[in-house]
Amino acid sequence: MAHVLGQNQYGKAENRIVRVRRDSGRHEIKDLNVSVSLRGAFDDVHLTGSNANCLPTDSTKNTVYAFAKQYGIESAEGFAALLARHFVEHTERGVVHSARIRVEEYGWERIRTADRAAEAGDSGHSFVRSGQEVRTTEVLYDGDRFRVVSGLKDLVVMNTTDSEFWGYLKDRYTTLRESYDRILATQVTARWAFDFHGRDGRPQPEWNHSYQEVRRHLLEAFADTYSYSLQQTLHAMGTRVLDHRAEVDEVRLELPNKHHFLVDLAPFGLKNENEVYFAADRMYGLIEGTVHREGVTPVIPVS
Ligand SMILES: O=c1[nH]c(=O)c2[nH]c(=O)[nH]c2[nH]1
Repeated sequence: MAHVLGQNQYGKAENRIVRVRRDSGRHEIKDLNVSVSLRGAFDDVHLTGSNANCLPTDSTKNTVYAFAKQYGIESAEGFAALLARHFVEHTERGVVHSARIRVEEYGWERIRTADRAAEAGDSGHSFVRSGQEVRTTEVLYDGDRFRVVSGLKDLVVMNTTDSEFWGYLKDRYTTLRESYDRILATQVTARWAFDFHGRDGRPQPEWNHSYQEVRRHLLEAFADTYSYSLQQTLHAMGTRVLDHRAEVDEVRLELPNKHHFLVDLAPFGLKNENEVYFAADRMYGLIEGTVHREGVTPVIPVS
């Protein structure tokens, strides 16, 4: 029986790149992990051993670094779009039909020191990695349209009250006690899709501002929602983003329920009044869902 070559893509993954802007004494840095995937006329490469249509992954890596020098990195999304367009439009004989660029971005803040506060307020060239979270984006360009899905991961949040969970289905295996005041903690993975295709003449969104605002709305919704389940909180977070950010069409959230179990202190003659918890790192409930505008077909893949 014949076998068929199915979907395939290739490119250099995880190009780690730090770009320093030294225009003034106040340096700016971007710290990225860029992965390139090319899709196109690569059947012969797989089937016959001919590499005539194969742009080496090494060249794709070099392009990432050269573009960082030539064009700078204003935003993860803008940089990814530039690369995607280049591979599709400028690879010889049009062998690349579409390009997918994934970027992870790691944040840095300036270090403030007492010495430097006297001069400029903070340091022009000393940085500390900020937070734990990672900014993400994925740009897909097919020669006609862009599809941009941005996001974040590893954003860890906790509410120490305003969370209940009760009234659920109970079967013969249910042992969970109903809770009227519990800790709600999660490690947010969020992705959001933009209403931007690059072909109706609209300028690209202000990616960095958009990111900061989406992040803010996710956090504010988490904090402001009196929660009866993590599912309800998920919906509130997605809705809050869509309500405030017109450029976003769809939000997908993956929220592990980082369980905090009250420790039984009775054996020690102590009463635990919601003060001492065991923070379990696994197993965890995993709550996932998409919130999107009516009439919009969701594009963020469910993994
Ligand atoms: O917010 C929650 N949603 C659930 O579906 C669930 N299931 C569970 O055991 N605890 C919780 N908490």
